[in-house]
Formats: sequence, C-alpha cells, structure tokens
Amino acid sequence: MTVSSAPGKVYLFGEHAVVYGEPAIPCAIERRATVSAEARDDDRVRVTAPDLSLDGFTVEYGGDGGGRPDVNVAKGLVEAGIGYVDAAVEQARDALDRPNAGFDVTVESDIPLGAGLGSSAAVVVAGIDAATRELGHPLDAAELADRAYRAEHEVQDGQASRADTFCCAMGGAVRVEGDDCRRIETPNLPFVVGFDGGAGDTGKLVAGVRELREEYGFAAETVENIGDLVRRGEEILADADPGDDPTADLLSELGLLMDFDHGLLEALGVSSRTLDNMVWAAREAGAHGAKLTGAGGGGCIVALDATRETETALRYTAECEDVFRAELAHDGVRVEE
Ligand SMILES: Nc1ncnc2c1ncn2[C@@H]1O[C@H](COP(=O)(O)OP(=O)(O)O)[C@@H](O)[C@H]1O
Ligand SMILES: C[C@@](O)(CCOP(=O)(O)O)CC(=O)O
Ligand SMILES: [Mg+2]
Repeated sequence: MTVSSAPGKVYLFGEHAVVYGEPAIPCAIERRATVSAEARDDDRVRVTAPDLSLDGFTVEYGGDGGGRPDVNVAKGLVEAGIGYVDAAVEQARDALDRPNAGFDVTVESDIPLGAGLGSSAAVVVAGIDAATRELGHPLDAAELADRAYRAEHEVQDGQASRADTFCCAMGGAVRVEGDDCRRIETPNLPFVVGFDGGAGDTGKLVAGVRELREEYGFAAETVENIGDLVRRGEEILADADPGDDPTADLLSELGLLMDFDHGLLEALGVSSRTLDNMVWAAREAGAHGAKLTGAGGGGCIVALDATRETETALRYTAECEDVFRAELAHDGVRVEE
C-alpha cells in the first residue's frame, strides 16, 4: 500500500480570473488530504471516502420478508461525489499505460469539501501520486501537477485553471498565469480562515462567471481588473523579505488588494451573504483585508491579521462555524509512512 498526502490552499488573490488567463497567487496551507492506494489483482476500483456524504436518498425494502433493500440514490449524485477520485485513478492508469490497473483507494482529509480550500485538487494530486507510486512508477512533480490539472479540467466540464493543482502539488506560494506556473517567495502571511459550514459547486460557479463575462463587457473588464490587482500584489510581494514577518505597511497594502478583490468577486456573483458577513466581521475586527477564497458560493473566507482580533470576532459571528489560522505549507505532495 502507498500513502500520499497533499495540502489545501487559500487564494491570496486571483481566483476565477485565473481561468481566463489572468495571474493568480494561491498559497498552500497546513491542512491535508491523504490518499492510500493498494494495487488489486483485478481491474476494479474500490473507493472508501468517509468524508463524502449524500444529502438524501430513498430506501425501499423487499415486499414479502426479504430481498435486499433497494437504495435509490441518483446516479448523478454518486458520480459528482466520486468524480475527482475517479479522474485521478484514470490519470494514473493513463500515465503508466495500465488501463486495467485496479486499486483499493481510501481518502481521508482535514480540508472541508467544496469550501474553497482546494480539497478537490489535494485529493486528485495525492490520489495520482499514491496510485502511480503503488505501481512502481512515481511521476515527477511537473507531470503530477499537469495530470492533476487534466483531472480537474475534465470533472469541471473543461473549466479549470492550473492554479489549485499546481499549488497543491508544489506547496508554498505559487504564481499561475495560463500555462506558466512557478513557486514564489513570500513573507510569513498571517492567514485567518473563517468557514461558514457550507459549500459551493466549483463547476457551476465557474460557469456562471463565464456566462456573465460572455454577455457583458463590464463583467469581462471586472475579470481583467482582478488581473491588474494581482499584478500590483506581485510588485508588493517582490519588495518584501521572503520568510520574514511582514511589516504593517505591507499587510495594509496586500489587505487593500484583498478587499478590492472580494468586491470584484462579489460583483461577479460568486459571494454569498454568509461569506460577506464573515468578511465584514473580519474587517471590523481590524483585519488588514478579507475576501472569499476559491470558487465561493459558500465555504471559506481568508483574512490577514497577525493579532488574535479577527479570530475572536469570527468566533462570535453567527454565520461562522469554524475559525483557524492557516500556516503556509512548505511541502506539496509527499509520501506518508
Ligand atoms: N475527503 C474527500 N473524499 C472524497 N472526495 C473528496 C474529498 N474532499 C474533496 N473531494 C472531492 O472534491 C469535491 C469538492 O471540490 P470542489 O467543489 O472543487 O471544492 P474545493 O476544491 O473548494 O473543496 C467533492 O465533491 C469531492 O468530489
Ligand atoms: C474558481 C477557481 O479559480 C478556483 C476554485 O477553487 P476551489 O475548487 O473552490 O477550491 C477555479 C479554477 O481555477 O479552476
Ligand atoms: Mg476544487
């Protein structure tokens, strides 16, 4: 059996616009998905994923005292739940030219699902890594990131950037613009994450932005404006000392851009009332800046605050179910014992 893990991420800025070729800066965080893969003698794949749950189903029991209960679960729901793991197995098979390789796969994760922290990317990256290593042919980091991107691209109906998967594969802070992906150095950014307990559907939210952008010139400009603020953010980061604690001035400048980014994402229709409430709670508590992270719709916000004020305020915010500090994860994908 082979066990690999990969980190989740927050976006300092640039989500959604990155899908259309603008730059983005996601940062890997110390919350990981762990996937084990064990080769089977046959061509079947058995997935155990205790974090996946179904919203509802109907059970029908056999009439005259027997028969197996007939559980009516819409096929689409199961496919949606298992899509990323399935795509990861397919990529591993394809990479090693072993179309009939069978696996027992187990997924465990401390990244909430669908909350904008990149659980899908972490599962796909760790899944491809575990499956290819299990067959004795580990992929190098670049191919792994590329294969993971292809898996997300497929599951999200052709609408995905390389940002999440590259970040989860490499760890650290990264800059992604189209096919150009690289690691960058940053100071120690004091991320605070607030989670509303909910989730958003990445595929649908990305499709919504795509439609707006195609229909309205000002929505297309909004996407370009996000790109502009990311470029400004890069300049600010380039002047900072990597690995050091950032100055208050630097945090204020980055925070302003995060606030601006949230406003533009809001305009593109991907925020929600609970995300907005958490963003405002963080700002009122003195955070340098706050924004939603990832696809939006529900899930997580990320704020910058080196003090405990934002954490405390979010803890007392009705819409916020969980708060934690998110340390930058220096390790990307890695093998676990
Ligand atoms: N622990 C897990 N076990 C199985 N599948 C998971 C797990 N975590 C995430 N996934 C897959 O990723 C999907 C969520 O991905 P997505 O909607 O992109 O949100 P995000 O990447 O922001 O968490 C889930 O519906 C599921 O298919
Ligand atoms: C909205 C987007 O920019 C990020 C999605 O992040 P997440 O899956 O919500 O963690 C989509 C993408 O880059 O593929
Ligand atoms: Mg995702």
